[in-house]
Amino acid sequence: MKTGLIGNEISEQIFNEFDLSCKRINSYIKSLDFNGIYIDFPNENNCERIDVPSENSKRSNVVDTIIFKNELSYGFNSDYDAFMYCINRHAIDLKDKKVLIIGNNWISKSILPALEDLNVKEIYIVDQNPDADSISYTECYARHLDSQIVIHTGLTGMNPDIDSIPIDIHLFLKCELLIDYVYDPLISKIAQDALQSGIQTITGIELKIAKIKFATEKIKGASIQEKLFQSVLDTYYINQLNIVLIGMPSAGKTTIGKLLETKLHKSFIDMDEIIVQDTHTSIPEIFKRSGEAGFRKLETMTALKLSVLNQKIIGTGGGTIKNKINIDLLKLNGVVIFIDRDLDKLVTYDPNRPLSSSQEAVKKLYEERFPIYQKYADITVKNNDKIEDTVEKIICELNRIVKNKKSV
Ligand SMILES: Nc1ncnc2c1ncn2[C@@H]1O[C@H](COP(=O)(O)OP(=O)(O)OP(=O)(O)O)[C@@H](O)[C@H]1O
Ligand SMILES: O=C(O)C1=C[C@@H](O)[C@@H](O)[C@H](O)C1
Ligand SMILES: [Mg+2]
Repeated sequence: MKTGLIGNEISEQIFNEFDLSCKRINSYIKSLDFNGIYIDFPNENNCERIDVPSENSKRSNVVDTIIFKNELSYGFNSDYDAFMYCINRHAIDLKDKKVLIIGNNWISKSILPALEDLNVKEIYIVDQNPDADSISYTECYARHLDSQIVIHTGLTGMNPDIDSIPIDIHLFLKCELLIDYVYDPLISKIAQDALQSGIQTITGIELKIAKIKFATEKIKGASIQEKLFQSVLDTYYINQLNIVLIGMPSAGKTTIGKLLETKLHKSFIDMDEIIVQDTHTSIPEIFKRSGEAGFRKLETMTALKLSVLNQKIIGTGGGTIKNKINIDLLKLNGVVIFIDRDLDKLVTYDPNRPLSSSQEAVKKLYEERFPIYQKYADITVKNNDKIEDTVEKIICELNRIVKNKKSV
């Protein structure tokens, strides 16, 4: 066979329209010399294609991991295992809880048996297109705002549709736990909202890595211990994470950002520089032509553009914190560090820093902004001594944040 198809019947029909006959690849795959396949986005109801489905994949009718032995295919559901694993490693008790699942798809189907096994009290699935198994958003808002556990399984909120999450978690006043399957961005909008409200949150990247752990175990026939799992999770998280530097004009963001580049193996981007590049206009000129309001719009568009990147150190403008949306965007993939330099050390006049026009102007800005910088900071570091010491403090704090992540 020269051409095979992994996909659905619609693709097959369309390929056939173009006179490219595609054989389903299943039988071909069975004849190849490899142990197994992991399917990231499996079809629902795909068990019947497998010779020997596991009990849990039969219960959900979803297979995402297939191994081949003696001409037979064996199917497993690693979403079930990953869900159970994450619930256990956070020592969460779901017994007698009311659960709301957002999205009727292969993930909801896979975790339903797990929720049954954990003896939850009630389960409702809410979906934009409700069917016999799911309810509408109207019904959800009318009757189920008292759900204690919310599980967001939808593909909504994934990059690039970062703002498309269909519910507001703040309305669920009894919510104790959010389980969010979004893994790109690292902390989705719904996860950010939940964390800000003090709701315990399991994020998608942990569930995703757990799923791959179980698939790998099946395919390799070996066991991956908790220690290795935690180290893969930490390494992935720290590698992908952006470091977002906030602070007053001349606090040291650019200098520190550049020093961090080699230490963290991430490249530095300066938001102001991106604005200048994109508009071919200097910042004082933008202020002159469009005022501060015009500049702030460009700044938010730049925050949106940078929010979906990974592995960057982002130096913000001194006033990026003036619009909360900018910080919400930058926190999707980033940890926010406040570079706190004392007022008497800041530059008080610089024609390239339009808001640093005099000692009084800088003092006024400092007093207005200091509490806002503090409020948005995940980490605050003083930058009054040697700048290299500030860099070391940042690295220590980042390590601490990653170590504590298990309790997110
Ligand atoms: N700890 C420090 N010790 C000595 N000089 C410092 C220290 N921190 C910053 N500086 C100096 O302060 C000046 C401003 O730093 P930098 O340009 O990095 O600030 P910034 O926060 O990026 O400013 P802006 O918001 O205007 O872009 C630079 O000359 C830098 O060398
Ligand atoms: O503090 C501010 O509001 C500003 C700081 C600079 O980085 C530039 O973003 C711009 O000059 C505005
Ligand atoms: Mg700078």
